[in-house]
Amino acid sequence: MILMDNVIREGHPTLRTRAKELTFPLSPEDKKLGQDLLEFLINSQDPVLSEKYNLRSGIGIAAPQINESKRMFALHLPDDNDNQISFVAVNPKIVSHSVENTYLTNGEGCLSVDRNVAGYVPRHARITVKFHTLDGEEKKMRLKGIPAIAFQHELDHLNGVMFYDHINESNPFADVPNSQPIE
Ligand SMILES: Cc1nc(NNC(=O)[C@H](CC2CCCC2)CN(O)CO)c(F)c(N2CCN3CCOC[C@@H]3C2)n1
Ligand code: NI
Repeated sequence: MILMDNVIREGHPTLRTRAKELTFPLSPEDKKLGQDLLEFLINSQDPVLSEKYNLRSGIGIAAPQINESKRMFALHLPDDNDNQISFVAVNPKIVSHSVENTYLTNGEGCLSVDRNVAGYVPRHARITVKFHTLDGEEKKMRLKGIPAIAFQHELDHLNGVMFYDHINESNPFADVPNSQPIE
């Protein structure tokens, strides 16, 4: 199982590296990698297991964060209608996005960042995404709200981008144009 000791922290070069596309069929190792990423999120959201294994709670985690520079991440969170979103995305892409932006009013954090970095992180409010499942099936879905933000945060990790790269340096809480904030 993935533990916090397996999570690399800012300063590690892999976090600033563009991760490589995967080819199908996935090797057994890469399939297990995806399953391990999703298992980490589920464990991290379990009060007993997160306490027992000292896990920071997560709704997303990307393979580069455990030093696997591959285009794969997992999301596990309730959506706006309290339906559970839970998947592993392989070779994910944003195929289109809204003009409107959004941001979390409390800012963002990251399992690979052991400090608070304050400020609004502008994100697309709604995105249409494509990815493959671990079994090689192509999926296309529309996301909004926190799931949309999380997808963009994880996709950034595959491109060597950290959330604070998006924060306005001169005024971290500057108004985000054309945006609906999320409390
Ligand atoms: C918003 C939030 N971020 C949590 N952590 N940070 C993360 O997931 C980082 C990724 C998120 C940062 C902003 C968007 C994506 C990890 N990142 O570094 C991966 O690249 C949470 F844990 C959390 N929730 C709310 C939902 N709750 C359901 C029940 O279980 C507890 C859980 C807690 N919400
Ligand atoms: Ni992160």
